Amino acid sequence: MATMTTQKVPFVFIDEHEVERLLDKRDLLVAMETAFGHFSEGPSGGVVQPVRTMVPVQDHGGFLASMPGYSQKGQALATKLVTLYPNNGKKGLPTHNGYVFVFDPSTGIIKAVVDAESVTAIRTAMASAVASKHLANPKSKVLALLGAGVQAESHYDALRILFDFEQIRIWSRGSERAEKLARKLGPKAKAFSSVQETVQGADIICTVTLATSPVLMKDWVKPGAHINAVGATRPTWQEIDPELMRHVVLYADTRDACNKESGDIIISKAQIFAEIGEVINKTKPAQWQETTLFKSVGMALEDVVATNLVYEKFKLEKSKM
Ligand SMILES: NC(=O)C1=CN([C@@H]2O[C@H](COP(=O)(O)OP(=O)(O)OC[C@H]3O[C@@H](n4cnc5c(N)ncnc54)[C@H](O)[C@@H]3O)[C@@H](O)[C@H]2O)C=CC1
Ligand SMILES: O=C(O)C1=NCCCC1
Repeated sequence: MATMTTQKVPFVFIDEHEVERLLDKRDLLVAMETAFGHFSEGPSGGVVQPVRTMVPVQDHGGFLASMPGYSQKGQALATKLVTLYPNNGKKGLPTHNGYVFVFDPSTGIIKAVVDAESVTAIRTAMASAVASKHLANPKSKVLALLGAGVQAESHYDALRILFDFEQIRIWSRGSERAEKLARKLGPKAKAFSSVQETVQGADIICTVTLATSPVLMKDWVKPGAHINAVGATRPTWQEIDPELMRHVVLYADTRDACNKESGDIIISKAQIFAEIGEVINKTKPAQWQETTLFKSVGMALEDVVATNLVYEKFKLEKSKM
């Protein structure tokens, strides 16, 4: 065996509480906006992110996703392994589980293993916040959340950084969960029993469900509203009425992944107008006065950016000890 000249430093483990403490949401908003711009720049942006591999675990109704990504400009390299088991909800277990493995891009040596549940919750909502910043009316007052799970709460937390909401309306398939979340979010939040009532007149609508058929219908949406469509990340799953998909100005996190994975896009045959990164780069307009929809299926780059911030903050704190 060849002799090593230097000792390999052991990686650190960062759990969900540490992620929540270390990850500054405003820093993440800025870093993610920059990264989306780099992604949509093409090769000069220095982002390497293949469309993820999804392994179906058919007999248990689950999926294992492998999501590697590299940002040359951000000098950040990571890969997330995450499972999606929709039936876990009924067993009282989290529906998304996994870890992000963070590497030193200059040596390829692993630096950290970071809880993926918390990272996924925060970074997905922040991606929707970046989209809403560009595509929603800046004076948006009414937020509608369809779904009352992890992403519903993190979307409220992220969007409230940018918007001064007067009402937060929540619908969930079992009304108990919506009522519980409404109590947690405070006096401006209210649970509703029908989707139509929840979204009527809403300025920003987030679909954050595990639905596999449409829950949000075209005629219920106010003209000029902005929709963040976050669930339905498999080619046969839908959350959005196909007529609504064809009616909106459609933006995506990534064209390639959405055209491969989003049932809402594949089934409706709706055409993506722009990636959110193209709006940030000003190569495509933000048509925020129209009814807009941001389709996100999730990008490895979001995990790369978020875990890089977490690790840098962790290192800074350690250096001061
Ligand atoms: N685009 C992205 O980057 C990401 C998307 N997701 C997706 O976002 C969605 C929400 O995720 P979480 O909040 O973490 O899940 P969760 O399990 O915490 O909450 C799911 C919510 O959907 C509701 N629901 C379950 N089955 C339903 C059905 N058939 N119809 C209507 N509602 C139903 C549940 O009652 C609950 O309110 C999921 O589809 C998830 O896969 C999750 C992570 C990243
Ligand atoms: O981007 C992610 O992370 C996920 N997207 C779809 C569902 C599994 C997690």
